[in-house]
Amino acid sequence: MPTPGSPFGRGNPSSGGSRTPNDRDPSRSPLYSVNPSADDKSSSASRNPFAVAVRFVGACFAPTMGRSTNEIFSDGFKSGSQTSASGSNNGSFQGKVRRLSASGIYSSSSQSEPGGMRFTMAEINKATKNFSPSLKVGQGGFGTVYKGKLDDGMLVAVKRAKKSMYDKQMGTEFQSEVQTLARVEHLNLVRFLGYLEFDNERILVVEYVPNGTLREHLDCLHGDCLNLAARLDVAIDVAHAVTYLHMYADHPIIHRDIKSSNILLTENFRAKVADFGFARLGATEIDATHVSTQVKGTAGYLDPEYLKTYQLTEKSDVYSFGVLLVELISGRRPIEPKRDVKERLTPRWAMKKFMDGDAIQVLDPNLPQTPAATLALEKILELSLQCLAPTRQSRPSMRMCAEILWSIRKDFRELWSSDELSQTSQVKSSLE
Ligand SMILES: Nc1ncnc2c1ncn2[C@@H]1O[C@H](COP(=O)(O)OP(=O)(O)OP(=O)(O)O)[C@@H](O)[C@H]1O
Repeated sequence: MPTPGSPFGRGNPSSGGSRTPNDRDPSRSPLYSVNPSADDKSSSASRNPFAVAVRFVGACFAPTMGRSTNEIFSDGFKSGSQTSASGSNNGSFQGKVRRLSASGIYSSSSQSEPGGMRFTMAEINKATKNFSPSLKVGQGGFGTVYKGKLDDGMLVAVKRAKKSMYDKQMGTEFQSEVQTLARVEHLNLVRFLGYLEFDNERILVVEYVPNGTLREHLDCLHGDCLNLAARLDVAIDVAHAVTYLHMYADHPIIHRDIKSSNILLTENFRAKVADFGFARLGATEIDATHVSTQVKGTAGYLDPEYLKTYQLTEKSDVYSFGVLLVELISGRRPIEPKRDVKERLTPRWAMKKFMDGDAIQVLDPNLPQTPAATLALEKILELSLQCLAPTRQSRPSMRMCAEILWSIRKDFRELWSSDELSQTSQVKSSLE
């Protein structure tokens, strides 16, 4: 049983952690939870006219590795059926995904699915107390985010598009987000609940994730900083979510904006990947290996090959994930303009240190330098190096990243336990 301050708890060992493996929310068990109907041609997503409109006849991103998807993603936990939001207090989401009619007005799923609901402007106004500033939880490129409470007590995040975005571009962005969100469902993705187009309002309703962004936690804005075990869990959660997107049944979905401020944490410090505003369908035409598109994403996380060629593949997400891994282990932002010129581009600096055999310099000063941490650090940097390869062919798949991270986490836990044992026996013998 981990002691307070174990790497399995939150916070530095010295400051006392609060989370243990046994704290895992049982609802997390199926780490790879696909809506059973999501891949079914007769599913709600398929009946969604927006989803149908963008459905392509195309090549599947077929798993190429030996193990089955369920096997790969069971992660040692019992696989199960539909899950609710891990660690969030949103109540149950089961069966509550809303459908859109061809006119963009909700048609309730309540006739066919128990628990299905219908959003109206009145409901949204009530849920957010008329968009009360006291319920504002954030502001992003899309607009303002409010915390809302539906009549049944479910907490939701209401994303209200800024008025300046009611142009054609905004329409495209909005439709893109809706189309993508409506189709995907995974424990480590922020769940889409519905949307509303009413007069000049464009509103998305998504699962409320209560514990802030990963970036805030790396900045220690919520109390203790995340310890290394929690960071490894986050990395694995993100890898699962993005693998799910890349292996999505009909076509790969490329997130395009993987970054620490798009990763939200639950009360149990598990990660949910948010913000599909930039997501685009991946390559879908037979023989297609990439899609050409406008450059989108966030500085510091952008794949240089995508910047050069405008060709987007899943490997652009892998690159961004490599940047995220460096951020997780160093605590630094991808770009740190105030630092010495050699340290401004964090991934470049970290890779140089790693190649020079000086990886320890990269470890976040908020993390204790234990043998277990040092080993995990080196392995994480090695994986980052692969993800950050200049050419996409040399980068691993996101699925491979998840597998490597499992093994890093396993080794970390084992070594940490033996560190703990030897420290305990040293303390004992010094007391004797
Ligand atoms: N589902 C959610 N649950 C709880 N808080 C959320 C949720 N979605 C967003 N937020 C909060 O609102 C903030 C803004 O989110 P939003 O997705 O609009 O923009 P962003 O990702 O921060 O920026 P950008 O749009 O430039 O990518 C987030 O940083 C987070 O604090």
